[in-house]
Amino acid sequence: MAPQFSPVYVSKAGRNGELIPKFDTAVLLCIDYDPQGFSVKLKRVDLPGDNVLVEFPIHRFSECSRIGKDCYIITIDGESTLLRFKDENEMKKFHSIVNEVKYGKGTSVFSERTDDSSAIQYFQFYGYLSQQQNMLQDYVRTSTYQRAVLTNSEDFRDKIVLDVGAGSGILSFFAVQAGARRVYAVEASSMAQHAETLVAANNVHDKIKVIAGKIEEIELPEMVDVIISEPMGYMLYNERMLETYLHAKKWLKPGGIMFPSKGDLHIAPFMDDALFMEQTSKASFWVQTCFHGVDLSSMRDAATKEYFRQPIVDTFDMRICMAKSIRHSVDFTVANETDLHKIVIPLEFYILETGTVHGLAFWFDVAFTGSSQTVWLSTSPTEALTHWYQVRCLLESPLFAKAGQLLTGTVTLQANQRQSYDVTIDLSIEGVEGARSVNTLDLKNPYFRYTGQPVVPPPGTNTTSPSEAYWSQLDAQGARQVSQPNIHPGSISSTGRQRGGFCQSSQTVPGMNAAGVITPTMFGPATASQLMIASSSHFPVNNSLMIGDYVAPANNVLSVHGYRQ
Ligand SMILES: C[S@@+](CC[C@H](N)C(=O)[O-])C[C@H]1O[C@@H](n2cnc3c(N)ncnc32)[C@H](O)[C@@H]1O
Repeated sequence: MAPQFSPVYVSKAGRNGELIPKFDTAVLLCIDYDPQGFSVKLKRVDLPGDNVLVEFPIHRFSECSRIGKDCYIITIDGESTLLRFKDENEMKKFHSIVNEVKYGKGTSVFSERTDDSSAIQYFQFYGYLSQQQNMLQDYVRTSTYQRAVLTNSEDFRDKIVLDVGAGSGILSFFAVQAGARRVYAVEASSMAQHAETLVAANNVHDKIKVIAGKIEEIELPEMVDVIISEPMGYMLYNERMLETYLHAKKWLKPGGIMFPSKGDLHIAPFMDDALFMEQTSKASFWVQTCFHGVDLSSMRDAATKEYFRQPIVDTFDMRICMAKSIRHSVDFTVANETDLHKIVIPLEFYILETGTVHGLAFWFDVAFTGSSQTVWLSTSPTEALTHWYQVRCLLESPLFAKAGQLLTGTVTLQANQRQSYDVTIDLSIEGVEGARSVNTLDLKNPYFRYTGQPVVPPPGTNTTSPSEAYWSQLDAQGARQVSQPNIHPGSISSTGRQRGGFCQSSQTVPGMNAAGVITPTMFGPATASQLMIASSSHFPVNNSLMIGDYVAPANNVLSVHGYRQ
């Protein structure tokens, strides 16, 4: 039976691309299949029978494309027709019929939600042994998975297991070590072939069946007792693989187990002047009015926006957090993949320390709830570092907050077709008029800032003299004979710099408006090079520990792109 659609609005494109309504009302869209594809018939809604207003064919080489949320454009002999559907679902239904004709394949939940170019790049990335190695070598990650499986071996013994996105097949091997009867290792990238080789070389081909393909498109011969996967991206949600993990539940027997079983995203406001200055200083390149004779200054705002759209991936000292983190949990046993299309997280932080809120810090934990034990894998800044690091989203205009105030707002994660999210942070200081700051960031394009250097505690955390503590420690070790305490009242620090500190005053501080909103332009006339020096003194650069795929030097700091580093 041909699919049914609600009436559609039809326009044709004029010579300059302007849209001209073709009919004065919405019309019926009917589909008639033919050997080459199908034909679209547009009919009047109010007349019965075969009153066809327009008819055009769609075949393999038709020029057509979806536009926005609910439109579709078809160009035949240079004339373009735009169909506006009732909603996104109806447009997608039409799109999948067209795709079937054009590409000879049915569409899947995965292809519906993913741009082809994104999927190609994504599976190419995971097709490299070096990228699988990078994950395997994350000792905290791999060992925690193995421990979670082996300490709950009764959940695996004689069971049928599905490994979602098996990669090298490592989790399938763990399931077999725990006594699984059979494991279906599903992998969409070319890594499936290597997994097959590893399975054969380890003599477990009677237990592990590698299936090449996407979870959303493959068939399994039976239902499974356990689903295991490692679908977490930066900030938990990047890559949108959690949706694939939840989609796989269509193969799970009632009462079956999900490993991991739940995920907690932690969010906390943070203060980090050095990071803020560093991002601001990068954009300061564009203030130049005579760069090789060209005035660049009209680009300054656009450049600032671009830098502040990048989430920062690195690690930090937990003491930069100005309030206890808020936890947003997803129970993988009950959540539906569509729950992750738009995630709105309400925020309410009780500020513990007066200072500047430069943005929100994110990290996540997942729990493996087994019959014997619950095992946690944590990416918290207080725990051993993993290849997920932590993620920070900056505000372009920071907020000044005092201890005891409430910082409220939301984080909205809006899924996009690039297997990632647009992240909007919207923060306000309760009770302070105008103290609101909003920023939208592109999680697909993070700035990888980790250098391998030890984490520096935030300034102002020493409550005793570190210099004295250092010498006392040496004294205690007997390394030095002391007759006089080394105190020289009135001396200045050897760097000659004044110590920064928190502004405890209730009055407005320089660089901040009355509402407590701080803007980059309020930093006064510091030049790009001054800002660069300021930031680089806090942030060691060009560290040789940084490795990754696409490496591009940016403003004296290495920047790396990728799904996982
Ligand atoms: C983070 S890696 C984990 C690999 C392996 N499970 C491990 O723990 O080392 C995720 C893997 O899932 C695969 N993948 C992602 N989406 C998939 C999908 N929709 N269907 C099948 N495999 C997928 C990727 O190609 C990648 O190899």
